[in-house]
Amino acid sequence: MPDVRDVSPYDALLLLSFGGPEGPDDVVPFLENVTRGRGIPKERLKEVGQHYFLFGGVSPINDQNRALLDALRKDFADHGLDLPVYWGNRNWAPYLTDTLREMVRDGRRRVLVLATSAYASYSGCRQYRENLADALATLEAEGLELPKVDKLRHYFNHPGFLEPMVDGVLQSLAELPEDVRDGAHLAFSTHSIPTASADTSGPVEEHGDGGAYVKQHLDVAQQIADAVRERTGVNHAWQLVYQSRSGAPHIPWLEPDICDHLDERHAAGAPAVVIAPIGFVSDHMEVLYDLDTEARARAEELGLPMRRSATVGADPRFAAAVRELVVERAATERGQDVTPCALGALGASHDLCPVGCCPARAPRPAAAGADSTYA
Ligand SMILES: CC1=C(CCC(=O)O)c2cc3nc(cc4[nH]c(cc5[nH]c(cc1n2)c(C)c5CCC(=O)O)c(CCC(=O)O)c4C)C(CCC(=O)O)=C3C
Ligand SMILES: [Fe+2]
Repeated sequence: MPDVRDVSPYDALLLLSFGGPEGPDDVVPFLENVTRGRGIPKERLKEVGQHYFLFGGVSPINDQNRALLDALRKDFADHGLDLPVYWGNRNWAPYLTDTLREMVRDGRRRVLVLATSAYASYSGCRQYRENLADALATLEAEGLELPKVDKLRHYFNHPGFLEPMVDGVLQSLAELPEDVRDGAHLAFSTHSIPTASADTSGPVEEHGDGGAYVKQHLDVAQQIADAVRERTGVNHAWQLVYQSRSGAPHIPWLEPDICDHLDERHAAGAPAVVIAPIGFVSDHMEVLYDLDTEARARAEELGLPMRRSATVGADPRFAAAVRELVVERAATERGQDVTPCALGALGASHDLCPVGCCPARAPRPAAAGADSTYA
């Protein structure tokens, strides 16, 4: 067991997130940032803009990240960890490049990155690494001395990520009317991605066969369903489903969609559904709109009792998990023997993304991986 306070060689943690608009004027420029060069139909963009406008142009993601920052700083202070925590985003202020520049100016030399995405995939992992490479390139061009940047491994199967979600599902079940509770179906929901991306997610050995993205989600769903059965004595039927599809209709994305799934479950006689958004670390717009607004409306239309369970957010158990991941990785970097903490069937994910992990359609430089152009 590594020293539980020693974070050397690291001198900073960077919370790296997606970013989101903070008011109506931010929505269109935010969407332009997100979709630059990604070939998303105009119709879809207009529609997604409406989702944001429905909530005053404010994404919940920034406040969620502020709460997570507070939780991390509190947990680190309570446990004697001397590690400053910074925050930067891919698509909105505070921008990653600005934060990284501030970190360099503060003298940070070894940066560990926590991305607010728990699973493998191009969108959830490599794209963040590409943005890190872009930020480093900008700082290099400004003549700054570059820090070494590492990224924490995928944490989907860490107990501090799973346990809050188990509690969330139990809570949602408890809120359902008693006569439909035991028959409730569990719909574990995550972001749909193109099947071509899903098939090449994770290390090359895992490509094909659905890839790491689907496998990791199935592992999480299974573990939550098992834990719920242990706690309630009821074996709830469950399925992994998808939401928030974008892209052109002729390109295959992971299915079934959550709303089609509600139709199908209703037709099959399910008396109630709990939707557990396991693909999201906190309440993103996808949770507020696609689940709490759209899927809820569908369930109401069907007369199907439905609850949406909580995301992990700033749960203190998640903050503690991040501390454990940091301490573990620091010990590994110091050359110590570490047994990484992970539950479920898949084991702990790799620390360093190997070459060919979650490839992009068009190859671009990516930091914090075996194929990184930065030391
Ligand atoms: C796997 C995945 C995650 C989870 C991992 C992670 O968290 O990173 C995620 C997160 C998020 N996605 C977000 C927002 C958007 N994603 C879009 C588009 C896309 N997402 C994709 C995938 C994912 N996305 C994909 C394959 C596309 C198609 C375009 C492309 O190939 O890149 C678009 C464009 C419009 C649309 O078509 O929806 C928007 C506005 C927000 C912010 C929400 C908020 O404001 O709270 C968050 C957290
Ligand atoms: Fe997205």
